[in-house]
Amino acid sequence: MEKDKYTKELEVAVRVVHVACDLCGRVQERLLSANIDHVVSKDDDSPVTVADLSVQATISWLLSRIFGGQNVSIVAEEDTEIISKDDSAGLLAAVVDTVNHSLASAPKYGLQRPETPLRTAEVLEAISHCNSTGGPSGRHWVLDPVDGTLGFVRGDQYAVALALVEDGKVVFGVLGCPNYPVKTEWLNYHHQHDETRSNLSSTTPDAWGKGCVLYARKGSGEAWLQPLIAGDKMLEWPNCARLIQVSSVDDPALATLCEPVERANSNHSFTAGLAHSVGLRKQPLRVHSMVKYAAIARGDAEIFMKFARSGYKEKIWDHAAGVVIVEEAGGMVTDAGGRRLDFSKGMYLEGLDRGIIACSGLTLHDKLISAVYASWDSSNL
Ligand SMILES: Nc1ncnc2c1ncn2[C@@H]1O[C@H](COP(=O)(O)OS(=O)(=O)O)[C@@H](OP(=O)(O)O)[C@H]1O
Ligand SMILES: [Mg+2]
Repeated sequence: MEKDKYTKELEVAVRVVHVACDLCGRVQERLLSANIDHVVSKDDDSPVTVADLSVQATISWLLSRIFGGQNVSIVAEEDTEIISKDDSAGLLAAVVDTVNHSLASAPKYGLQRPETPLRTAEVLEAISHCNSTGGPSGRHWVLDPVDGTLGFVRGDQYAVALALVEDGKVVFGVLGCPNYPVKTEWLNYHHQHDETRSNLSSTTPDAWGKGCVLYARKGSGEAWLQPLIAGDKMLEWPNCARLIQVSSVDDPALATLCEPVERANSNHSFTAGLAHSVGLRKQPLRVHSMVKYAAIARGDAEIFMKFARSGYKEKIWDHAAGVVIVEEAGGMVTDAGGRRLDFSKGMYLEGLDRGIIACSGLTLHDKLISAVYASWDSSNL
């Protein structure tokens, strides 16, 4: 790969993810402190908030402004259906307000703000511009505006995930993790309390640090972490970025497994069986969102497994950014058959074999793949 390819795209992606993290932090604080709802259920019963829609509109608008709307194809999680309903006027107004507030702060992140605030129709257009379905050719931005919305509304972990896919391959990924501190004490805290942290407002910001943005370019062999910026500071590129690497632990007895919080999203008893059979002894760490990929890339955990119920189709925006960051930090991510994930088939990870296994290294990965083969037939999955 040419060394300078995607340099501008990556820098812009990191900057817009910083904008989005700031937006999410403000909305989450409001949500927790004032108990403002504006959390609605989509048809599949998953929650959507002002933050999901506002981040999608903001990132879509910024990318279109910078690269030209006709050049920007975006595959993203949200659409305008939920805010086009008659009883959603309050939600829509809150989204327009949040987007404009956020875009007004774009210069702090080295980006241009609009000359005048966006009108409602422009915000709706920015959201629905993200209606691409991706595919095997061309350049597609892949966005999960708030991944782990459940974690977000619980005051817990969530991520803003943006990746660029070209001709079916992820060429870089950016993961904003606003509640995942730059230092790793958070994991110890989590173990001590054994339960997901339930209310951010009950902890001081100092105790948690400020969150971070991770990014990696495919083939570079490097994955980077930047702190979020605090207060009135400007985002100076590359903002004290430091290299991160996966853990060197390959003894299963010392390894930590990360998995989804909700058993509806991943079969906990199956993954517990796999973990036990390869010799894992530590309590699994249950974390919302792609912060699980961040934990592997940073060396805070060694294994991430997700085995969704049969029939559930994984979406590319839930994995694209995390996979490239883990791989460039030295780890590996495959399906349960040991094959790399395929981002070339549209919005779903078509052909995914049973589940996803991300590891810090080959030894643990081989053991888990063998364990899947040994136990699948009796798993009832
Ligand atoms: N039934 C089912 N099975 C598997 N996966 C599902 C399912 N339903 C939803 N999703 C997708 O999972 C995303 C959340 O994954 P998490 O790992 O964060 O789950 S958890 O909250 O920790 O349980 C979640 O992402 P967000 O919608 O962005 O939060 C969904 O894309
Ligand atoms: Mg998601």
